[in-house]
Amino acid sequence: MSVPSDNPVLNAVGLVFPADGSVLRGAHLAVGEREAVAVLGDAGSGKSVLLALLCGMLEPAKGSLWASGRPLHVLPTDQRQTVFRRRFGVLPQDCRLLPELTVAENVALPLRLAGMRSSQAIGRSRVWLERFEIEDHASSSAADLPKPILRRAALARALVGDPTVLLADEPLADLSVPTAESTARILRSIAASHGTAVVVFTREAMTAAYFDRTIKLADGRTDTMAATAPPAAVPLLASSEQAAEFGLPLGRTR
Ligand SMILES: Nc1ncnc2c1ncn2[C@@H]1O[C@H](COP(=O)(O)OP(=O)(O)OP(=O)(O)O)[C@@H](O)[C@H]1O
Repeated sequence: MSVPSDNPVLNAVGLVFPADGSVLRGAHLAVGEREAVAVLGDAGSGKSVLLALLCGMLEPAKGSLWASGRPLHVLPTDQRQTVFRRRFGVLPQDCRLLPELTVAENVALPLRLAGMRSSQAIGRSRVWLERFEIEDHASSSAADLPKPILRRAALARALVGDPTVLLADEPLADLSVPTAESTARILRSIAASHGTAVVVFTREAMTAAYFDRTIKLADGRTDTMAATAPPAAVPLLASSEQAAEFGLPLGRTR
């Protein structure tokens, strides 16, 4: 069982899926504000299923799910889906973008769907593209993007709505070592600066090692490994424009 956070932003207790427990037979996960954790499991261990249960794409046969102390499992489906839509950002493994839109338009899409006007949504989208160091691709067509750009654009899209929880399936796959390191640093800084709980799902121990704590998934259950060394000081927002955009101070470190 994962080490429970004192005040978990996301708390999953005893998740079973499907009813016979053949994929998950008791998954627990508690992630606190400002934490960036990794769920580490072999191929086929159930990471994508766990991610789907945590963001409401699948329903558990048993278990409960809490967000900031609020029991989501007792809410009617429509209310629960509203919470997921407003408070959760998801990076799916396939990272698909809409090929008929530009990269910036794709990243802005969650804001447009929430009713924000185009210029403001694109402005916010560009801030996130800068954050992930792919602003040069803002006006490119999203069709046929190289995988490393696609993955970071999909991360920007998952974060543009300022979610309380980010669930990211293999966010560092296909990235070179320096880009993986900088992307991991950005994800940790987002946890620290925005209070977003970051949960990364990976089969790579090297990827898990970038984050604060590793939760091992095997045999349908979760278990916590020794906490990884705390990451070095993480610079937060790169510019005063970015800080102003989010109403945050500059230069704080974890
Ligand atoms: N909706 C579903 N209903 C029932 N079983 C499922 C469902 N989705 C996936 N599975 C099964 O759950 C098991 C775990 O799959 P999952 O994709 O979660 O593994 P994973 O750990 O994400 O693997 P990988 O690292 O290869 O992505 C597989 O046997 C898969 O067939």
